[in-house]
Amino acid sequence: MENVIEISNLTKNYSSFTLNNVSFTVPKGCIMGLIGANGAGKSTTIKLMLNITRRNEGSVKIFGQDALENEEHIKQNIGVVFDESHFHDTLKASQICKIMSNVYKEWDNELFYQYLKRFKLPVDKKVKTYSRGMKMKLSIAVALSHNPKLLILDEPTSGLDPIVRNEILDIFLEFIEDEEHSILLSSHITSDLERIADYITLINHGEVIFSESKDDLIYNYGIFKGTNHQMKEINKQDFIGIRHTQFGFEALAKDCRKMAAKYPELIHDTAGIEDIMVFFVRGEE
Ligand SMILES: Nc1ncnc2c1ncn2[C@@H]1O[C@H](COP(=O)(O)OP(=O)(O)OP(=O)(O)O)[C@@H](O)[C@H]1O
Repeated sequence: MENVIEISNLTKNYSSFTLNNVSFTVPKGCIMGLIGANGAGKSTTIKLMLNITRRNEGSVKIFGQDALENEEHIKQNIGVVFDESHFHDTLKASQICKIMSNVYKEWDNELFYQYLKRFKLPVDKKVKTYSRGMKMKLSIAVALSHNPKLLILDEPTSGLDPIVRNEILDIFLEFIEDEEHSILLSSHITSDLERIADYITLINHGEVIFSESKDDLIYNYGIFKGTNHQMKEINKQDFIGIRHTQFGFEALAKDCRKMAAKYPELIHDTAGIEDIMVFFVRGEE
C-alpha cells in the first residue's frame, strides 16, 4: 500500500524533553490517530512534520517527497488545523476567503461558502463573535477548501460538544471516502478515534510505543480481571500493565486469545483504545 506520510527516526531535543527516533507511516486513503498523554510529543511530531519546528535528526516524506526540500508543493496539498483558531479576531469569513484565495493556488471560493452554509457559520460576522465550536468549524472549512489531499489535525475536536464532534467526524469520513485522501489527527478523545481511525500510533515520553491497525489492536488486546488471590498466581510478564481494583486486579494482555487459554479462570473482555493507552502509559502501579 502506498504511504502518504513516512516518518523515520524523527528526533528533537529540547532541554527537558526529547522526541526520540519517532518512526511511523500513514497509508494513503486512511485515517491515522496519534494518541498519548499530555506532553507525550504529539504536537511536537506534527510541528516537525510541517517544518514549524526544526528537527535535530530524521526524515519526513509526504506524498513521497522530502518535507524540507518540497515544502511549498507539499503545503499547497495539505490542510492543517490546530486546536486553536489562528484567524485574527477582527476578520470575517468573507475576508478570510479573499486572503486564502491568494495563499492557495487551488482555493475554491464556492466550496468554502458551501462549508460555511453547511456549518451554519455567518459570513459577515467577525471571528471574535464565533463560539469555540464555530471557530473550529471555520478552521476545518478553510483546511478543506483548497482541495487538499491530506489533512493534518492537532486535536481538532477537543472542547467541542458531541453533536459538533460527530458532524466533524462525518466530514472526515467523507473526505477519505474516495481512498485518494488521507488524515493524520492527534486526539485525546479515544471514542472519536474508535469511530473513524484506521490506524493508531501511541507516543509516550517522546517515543512510539506502537503504530498498528485499529482493528488489529481491538481484536488482539484484552482486559483480564481477577481476585487478589488470582493475581498472586499469574505471571506478570504476560501482561502489559496491571492495576489494582476494588475487587482485585485488571490487566492488559497483548494476545487476548493466548492468555485466555493460559488463564481460563480469569474473566476477560475486549480492550478499547483508551484501556490500551492507559495500561501502556501507566504500566504496573
Ligand atoms: N518550544 C519548546 N521548548 C521547549 N520544550 C518544548 C517546546 N515545545 C514543546 N516542548 C516540550 O515538549 C514536550 C512535548 O510537548 P507536546 O506539545 O509535543 O506534547 P503533546 O503530546 O502534544 O501534549 P498535549 O496532549 O498536552 O497537547 C513537553 O514536555 C513540552 O514542554
